[in-house]
Amino acid sequence: MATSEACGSGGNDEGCDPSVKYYRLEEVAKRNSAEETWMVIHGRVYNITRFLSEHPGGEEVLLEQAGADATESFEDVGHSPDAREMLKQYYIGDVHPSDLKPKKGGNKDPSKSRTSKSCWAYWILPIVGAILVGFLYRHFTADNKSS
Ligand code: HEM
Repeated sequence: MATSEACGSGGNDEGCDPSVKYYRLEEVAKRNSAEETWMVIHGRVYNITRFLSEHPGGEEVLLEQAGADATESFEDVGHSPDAREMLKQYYIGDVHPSDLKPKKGGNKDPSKSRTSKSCWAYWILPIVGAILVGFLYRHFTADNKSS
């Protein structure tokens, strides 16, 4: 019965809105029949059970996407602004941020900065080395001149 979750329970409070219900993708996936049809579009969860028979594009296409993320199919059709407006009446909540995270590429940034750090190391080491060699060279040539 408990289908929605508090956002914080996923261990990630980032972008959480206490007034929004969050659903895990596994919960959405269970609603994949004509008796109960949920789908995700742009990270939002819609209960479209009562819309199935009203859909101008037919019931079949909706059932094919039932319980899944239908963002791509929805966009591929090029739905009108009216169709987008209709979505609001079936909105029941958002996908839990923990389920969205890998898609957003949240893990990419740290690895990016790690890569750029190692780039710096590649730059700095040869420069410091060259400066040291220069000093040593001057030191030895100065010694030779004085003796
Ligand atoms: C709950 C989400 C959806 C709503 C509210 C919705 C609404 C509509 C509406 C109002 C139309 C009439 C044309 C327009 O105004 O754009 C339409 C057509 C159509 N929809 Fe959806 N739709 C939804 C999801 C989907 C999905 C997931 C598919 C995936 C395949 C789909 C496929 C189609 C097709 C094939 C047409 C017919 C287009 C045509 O004949 O030109 N729809 N839909």
